[in-house]
Order: sequence, then C-alpha cells, then structure tokens
Amino acid sequence: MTTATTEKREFQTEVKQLLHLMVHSLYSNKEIFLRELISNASDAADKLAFAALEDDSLYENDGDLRIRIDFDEKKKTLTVTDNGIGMTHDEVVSNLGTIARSGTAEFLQQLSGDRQKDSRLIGQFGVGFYSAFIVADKVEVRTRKAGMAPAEGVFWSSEGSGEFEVGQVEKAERGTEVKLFLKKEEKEFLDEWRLRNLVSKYSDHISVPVMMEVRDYEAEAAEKGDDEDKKKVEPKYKLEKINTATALWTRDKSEITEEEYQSFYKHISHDFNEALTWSHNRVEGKLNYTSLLYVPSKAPFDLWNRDAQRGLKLYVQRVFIMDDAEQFLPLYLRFMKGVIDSNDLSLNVSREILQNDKTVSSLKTALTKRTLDMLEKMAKKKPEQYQQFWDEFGQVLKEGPAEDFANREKIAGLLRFASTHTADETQNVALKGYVERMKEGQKAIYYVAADSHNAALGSPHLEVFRKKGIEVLLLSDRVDEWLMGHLNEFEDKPFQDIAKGELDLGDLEDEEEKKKHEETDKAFESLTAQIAKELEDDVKDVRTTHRLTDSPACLVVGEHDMGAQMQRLLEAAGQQVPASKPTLEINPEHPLVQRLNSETDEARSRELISVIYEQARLAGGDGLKDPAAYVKRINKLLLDLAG
Ligand SMILES: Nc1ncnc2c1ncn2[C@@H]1O[C@H](COP(=O)(O)OP(=O)(O)OP(=O)(O)O)[C@@H](O)[C@H]1O
Repeated sequence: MTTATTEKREFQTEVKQLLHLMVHSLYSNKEIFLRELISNASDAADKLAFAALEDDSLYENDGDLRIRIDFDEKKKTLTVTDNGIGMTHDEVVSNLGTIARSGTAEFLQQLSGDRQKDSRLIGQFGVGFYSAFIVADKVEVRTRKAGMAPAEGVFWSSEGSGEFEVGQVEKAERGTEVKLFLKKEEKEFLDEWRLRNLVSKYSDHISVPVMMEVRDYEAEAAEKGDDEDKKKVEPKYKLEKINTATALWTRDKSEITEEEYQSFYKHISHDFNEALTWSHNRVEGKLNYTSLLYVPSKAPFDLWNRDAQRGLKLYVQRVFIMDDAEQFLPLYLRFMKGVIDSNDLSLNVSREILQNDKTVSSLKTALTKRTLDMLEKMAKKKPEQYQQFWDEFGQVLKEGPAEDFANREKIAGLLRFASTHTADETQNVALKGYVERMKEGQKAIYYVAADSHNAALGSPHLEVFRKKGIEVLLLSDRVDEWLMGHLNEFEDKPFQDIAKGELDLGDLEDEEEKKKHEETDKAFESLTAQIAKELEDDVKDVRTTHRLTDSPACLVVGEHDMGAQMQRLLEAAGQQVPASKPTLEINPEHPLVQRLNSETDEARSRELISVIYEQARLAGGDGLKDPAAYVKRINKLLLDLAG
C-alpha cells in the first residue's frame, strides 16, 4: 500500500496531549466520532462546490456529491468516504498532524481532569477528525485533491499515539476516504441499524446525501418467492440514502423538530451543549435571505480572545461560501452561531468584498436586530433562561452600547446589574425594574463602581443612600465604567456615579435638612481650609459632606474626571492617565472629625488628618502610597489612646 516515499512524522505536542485527553475523557460520548467524520466530509463537499464555481473542471465529470459509509464485520473496519475537495500532501500533514487553531495551549491549560467538564470543553474546541481515535486503534486516510492526477493521492496512517505515516498512493476518485480499524470492544458500530440511527440522530440535516449499503429484504423475499422449500437465500444489499439530505434551514419551520434544530446547532458549532434558543427566518422583499441564529448555552473557552474565530456560516443561494463570516454581526454579539443564506450576494464574494458591501451592512443591521429581539423575548418569557444567558455572556453584551450606538436603548433594556436592592452578587436587576423602584423625587439612576462586588457593597459613598433607602447599582465588572461612559441615560433618567462630583440629592432632601447642612458647613469652614492646606499635594479640595453616616471621610472625583476604576484599569494596561486629584469630603457628624475640629495640638491634628485621608483612600480601593508610614501612624495613635 505505502510506497518508497512513505515517511514517519511526529504529531505536534499539542496533538499528542489532546489525543490522549480526548480518548480518555470523551469515551462516554464516543459515538460523536461519526458525526465529526461526516461533518468533515460534508464540509469537503461544500468546499468543492465552492471551488467549482470558478473552475467547473474540478468536478471531473462527476458533480454528484455524496458521502458513503461502509463497514466490514470481519475486518472490523468502518469507512467514511466522500468525493469532496480532498487534500494535498502538505494539507494532510498540516491538517492531520497539527492543531492550527490559536489558543490551543491556553485551552489545554483549562482542562481540569474532571471528565465531564473536560469533555464539554473539548467539544467546544472541536477536535473533529481526531475523535476517530476514541473508537479506533488505527486510522488510515486516502485522499486526492480535486483536479490533481490520480498518482498524486496521499496516504496517511496512525495508531494515535506519537506519530503518523504519510506517503503517496494512486487514487482514481477524488476526495477522501477515512478508514477506522475499530477497537475490539467497539463492534457495536459494525451494525446497519446502529449506524442508521447515528446518522439520523446527528447528520440528518446535512445537505449532502449519506449513502450506505443496507440489507435488501424485499429483494430477498422476492427471490424466495412462494417456494417454501427454498429456505435459504443469500443476503442481498442495496445502496440507500440514509439521511434526509436537505439543508435544514431551507426547510419549513413547522416541519423541523426541536431535536433537529439542536443537532444542527451541534453540527455547525461543534458544541456538546444544547443551544439556549434560536430564531429561524426566511425574509423576502428588499433583502432576500434565510437566517438561522442560535444563542449557545455556554461561553466558549476563547470568548475573550479578540482574534478567535467568530461569525456565521455564509451560504449564497444554498452554496456554501465560508465559515466564520464575521461581517454579519457586531463584535459584542460574537457568541452567536448560525447560518446566513443570502440570495442577494454574488457567488464569488470574498472576505474583502464583504467588508464594504452595502447588502452585507443591511444584513448586519437586520441580524443584529433579530438577535436583540430574540434576547428580549427570552428575557420576558423565560427569565431563568435569560439569567443563564446573562451569567455566560453578559459581560460581552456590555460592550454593546459603545459599539452600537443605534441600538443603545435596546441593549440597555437587556443589561442586568447587581444592586443594593438585593445586595446579591448575581447580576439580576434590570434597569426597568430599577426605574420602577425609584423614590419620589429621585431623578437619576445611581451607581457605584469598584474592583469587586464586596468593595462596591462596602463603599462609604453608599451610606446616605442606605439611610434614605435609595437603590444603587453595584458595578464591579471591568467593562462597567466603559459601559457607563456610553449609556448616559435610560428612559430619560441620567446615570449618576455616586463617587463623582458633589452629591446633589435634589428633591430627595428636604428644606430642613438643607438648612441644617448649611449651618454645619459653616462651623467646619476653618477645618476644611486647614485640611486642604495640609493635603494640597494629594487633593484638589476639601469640603464637608452629608453623604456619609458611618465613615469619617471619602474621596470624590470630579464630575467629568475619569472614574477611579477606569483609572486603575488604564494604569494596569500601562497607559498614561491624565492626572486629576480627587476631592476629600469629610463627615461633620463623625466623632473623629469632630475631635479633629476641636484638637489644639498641631502635631496631633496633622496625624489625624493623614489617617483620615489614608482611610478614605483605603475604603475607596485606591491603596496607600506609603503603607508602612500609615501603620506607624495608626500604632502611635493607638498607643497614645492606651495612655
Ligand atoms: N474528509 C475531508 N476532506 C477534506 N479535508 C478534510 C477532511 N477531513 C478533515 N479535513 C481537513 O482537516 C482539517 C482538520 O479537521 P478536523 O476535523 O480535525 O478539524 P476542523 O473540522 O477544522 O475543526 P472543527 O472540527 O472544529 O470544525 C479540516 O479543517 C479539513 O481541512
């Protein structure tokens, strides 16, 4: 079989690791290997049809694309054959010897050793071809690229351990044949009914026919005829199409079952988990297209890798054009999976053309709206499911208002936050709910941003809001301040960072309170001036505040300055942050501040001012410039107190 040119090669290290893991952790799900092989065969048929648009001769006078399954009980082999695009020698080596996807190493690190979890992760990774080794102890591939001479066939073989063999082989028909030598204990796959079942379970919706030789009982009965004596006839076989072989999205919605939708989702996404929901639409009019969009239930491991593949499978007039066409949905919807089949695009579109095509941008607008509508519907009708979606993808959706100005309001309606309403860390408060709970006279939607939920919940800025029973959103995701910078308002209510600018509770404060405040402010005028002078290098201004009940002081940034969370984020990213000093607000009701106001010893007074300022920094999550000095100061004060 092999020729003199045959050579042995090592698998890429990652492949070895993956093969090992896969065989062990996917075992409980072993039957998916057939889906993966048929899926590859179907992709190969799609790719040939696409290439033949330009060069018809690639069909080599056989435009009848099909997949064939054969099994041999005696030899214990199972073969999946296609007459698709095929592979060259170099393609075989790189496709079946390495993992081309970026982030592989990172992915492998995420594996936990917990089989169930790992098998889900591996599913997202899309191991495809290598899954053959779950059931086979040897795999042979014969392939020839469409358009090349029969002598240019390639032979590949491996036992799935460290290495594979690759060489030349004569192959008359174009396309690829994958032959599995099944492990002893996998005989179950050498059975017509088992295979039929698997094909209809996983590959029914594939547009290419899957053919198999099946027992022809009718012919056997016919031969037997009425002749009672002629007991034994030789088994007869016929080649039969064992899948539906019409592209799922072209079928009528009402005829497609939920299982079919789910299995199609798994085919296009390589996800083991079911989709949360989907939307299937045929549109005729100004635009003519069919779309089938899915919301996954689990985030992929590379959701945060900006270079990760994303996008929809693009078909034009039923002809497959490309995977991962990312031009049809904005980046903040990158988790969506699905198919777009357009009648308006030309069959020879390229990625470059897609980038600035008018039809594509109209399609993007339509599909974005469709996705947001689908999410809205889920939020309304199935809040628990929506919560599951939010927990997985909420952070990505929060990028929306900045990227998609036109849909800002719609996206705002889909956002969920943690808030003092429940104080729970789960982000489950909708802005609509917040607005409904707003107090009489409350004009703004209040929020506080910090590095963690607990820091937000413990923020001194919340004190007056607690006292007055006003709800505040607790933001602690990295994107939150960025998000708020682009939201501005919801249902005409502006957003207000409670750690920014002077607190103006407007109508929430009564006249009597206001008068009292003015009086205390006067009584502390000379103290604020003294502190301002003492801290002139660190703060812009010092004033009294009525936003605090339990804390002596807090730091406030200017109305138009960058929030503290954003500042820290940019600094961590190595960016120059424009220097803006905060304002120190002191609580005139606090005993420590009152004590300071009556302190006559100048040195003691200075110490106290430093401690109050440093504590305000700590409570705001800013950290200390000189922690050792702080500790010293505190200890000195403690000792003084202890006498
Ligand atoms: N039957 C086939 N005909 C032609 N090329 C194939 C065939 N099977 C596999 N390949 C090539 O080998 C590559 C690797 O296949 P594999 O199934 O491992 O991953 P994949 O299909 O690219 O990824 P995924 O499974 O995530 O879609 C494919 O991308 C394809 O280029």
